[in-house]
Amino acid sequence: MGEAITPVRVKGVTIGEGAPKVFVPITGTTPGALREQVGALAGRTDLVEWRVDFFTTFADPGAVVAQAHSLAEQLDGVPLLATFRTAHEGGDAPIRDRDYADLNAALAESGAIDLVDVEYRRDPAAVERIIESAHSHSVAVVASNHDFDGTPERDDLVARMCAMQDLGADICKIAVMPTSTADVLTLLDATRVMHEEHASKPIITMSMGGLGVISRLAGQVFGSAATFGMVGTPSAPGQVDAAELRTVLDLLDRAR
Ligand SMILES: O=C1C[C@@](O)(C(=O)O)C[C@@H](O)[C@@H]1O
Repeated sequence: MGEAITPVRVKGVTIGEGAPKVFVPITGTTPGALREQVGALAGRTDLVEWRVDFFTTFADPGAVVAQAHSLAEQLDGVPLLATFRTAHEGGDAPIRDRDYADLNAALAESGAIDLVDVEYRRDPAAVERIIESAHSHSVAVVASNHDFDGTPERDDLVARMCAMQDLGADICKIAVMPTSTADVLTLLDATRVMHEEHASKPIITMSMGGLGVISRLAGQVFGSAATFGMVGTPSAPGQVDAAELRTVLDLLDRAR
């Protein structure tokens, strides 16, 4: 068996302990659209993920930090994860390593966010700088990796999560695309092996698309500590409605 998992506590929400937590992504391109999306959440999520790559003025760190503060104020205690998903890993916009580091460090230092997503395969200096800024400002690091084209072998998936953990991640997240039901099982088995044999930090895993929906519903059984659901607009293929997701998560949690 692996070590004990160190849960992540943000504003009263604990990831890595108890029932799995739900993140709902918001993808608005303007302050007005984001305000509307947050308004529609109405208690239907544990945490919110702001997908900064969709924000039209993401190139201006001042505008991004101001927007983060206004989201935090509107969210009124619901924890906020800031994610710039780069085009390289299936996101909406390309960004240079230097700008990626500057933007995420500014967010981590802003006092407005609780968690920051770091694509662990970006430039090592950028990754190190973001993790350092986050940890010196009590912001939890969600290291991530995405494969929108396929599902790597089980041991490769496990090795990626171990690498995230070694880099200092507080949470390790991996999202892959299945082309067969065997791929979905590969992702779930990697989740199991990581959770049972290697993890000292909570992990979040998902197999995307329609075939992978089962992993978003039942990931907890294999060791995934959280999942992503949608309110209105999905940020990745296969996300299901957050309220329906919650019903299934609770059902499975009660059965354990
Ligand atoms: O990493 C993830 C997971 C995700 O890709 C999903 O498949 O639900 C959605 C993204 O917004 C998030 O950053």
